[in-house]
Amino acid sequence: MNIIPTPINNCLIIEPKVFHDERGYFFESFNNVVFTNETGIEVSFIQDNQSLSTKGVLRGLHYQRGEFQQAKLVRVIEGEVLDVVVDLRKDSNSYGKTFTQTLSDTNFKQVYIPRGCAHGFLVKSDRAIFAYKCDNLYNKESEGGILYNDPFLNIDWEYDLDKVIVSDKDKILPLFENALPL
Ligand SMILES: Cc1cn([C@H]2C[C@H](O)[C@@H](COP(=O)(O)OP(=O)(O)O[C@H]3O[C@@H](C)C(=O)[C@@H](O)[C@H]3O)O2)c(=O)[nH]c1=O
Repeated sequence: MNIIPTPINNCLIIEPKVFHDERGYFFESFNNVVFTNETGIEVSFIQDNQSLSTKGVLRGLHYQRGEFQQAKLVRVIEGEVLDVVVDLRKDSNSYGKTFTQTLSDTNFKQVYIPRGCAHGFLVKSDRAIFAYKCDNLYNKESEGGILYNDPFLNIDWEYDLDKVIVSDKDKILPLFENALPL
C-alpha cells in the first residue's frame, strides 16, 4: 500500500496493493491495522455508504458539523469520478485549498478525507458506484454544504458544468464565504 500526501493537511491518497491473476483481482479495500501503521492515523469507521450515479452527476460539496463531523475513506467500485476535497479548517495551513483526484475501477485509488473538509465528486463514466467509510454517523441536522461552482474555490471539475446533474438540495448550497461553520 502506498500513501501519498496531498496539498491538504492530513488528506491522503491511498494506493492499495492489488493482486491480479487469471481469475481477476484481489485487494484489501481496508485493513485497520495496516491503515494505522502506514498513515499514523487512528480512525474508527462506523458507517459504510454506497451510491450509484450516472454520467455527469455531481454530488457535493458536503460535510457534517459539530459533534457529527466525519472523516471519510472514499473509493470507486465501478467507473470513474473526479473526487474533490476542500479544507474548511480555519486553523489549517491549507484552509480554503481544494484538491482533486481521479478515482476509478482501474486505478484503485482511495482518498482519506479528514474531519473538517468538504467533499464532492463528479461522474465521468457512463455510471459509477462510489463507496466510502465514515468515522461518524449521518446526521441530517448537522449537514453543511458549499456550492460546487463557487467562484472563490474555482474548482476545475474537468467537465462542462452546463451538463452536470445536481440535486435540488445541492443547487442551493451557500458559497464558501457563507458556509456554515464546522
Ligand atoms: C449521506 C446519507 C444520506 N442518507 C439519505 C438522505 C437522503 O434521503 C438520501 C440521499 O442523500 P444525499 O442527497 O445527501 O446523498 P449524497 O448527495 O450522495 O450525499 C453524499 O455526498 C458525498 C459527496 C459525500 O461526501 C457524502 O458524505 C454524502 O454527503 O440518503 C442517509 O440515510 N444516510 C447518509 O449517510
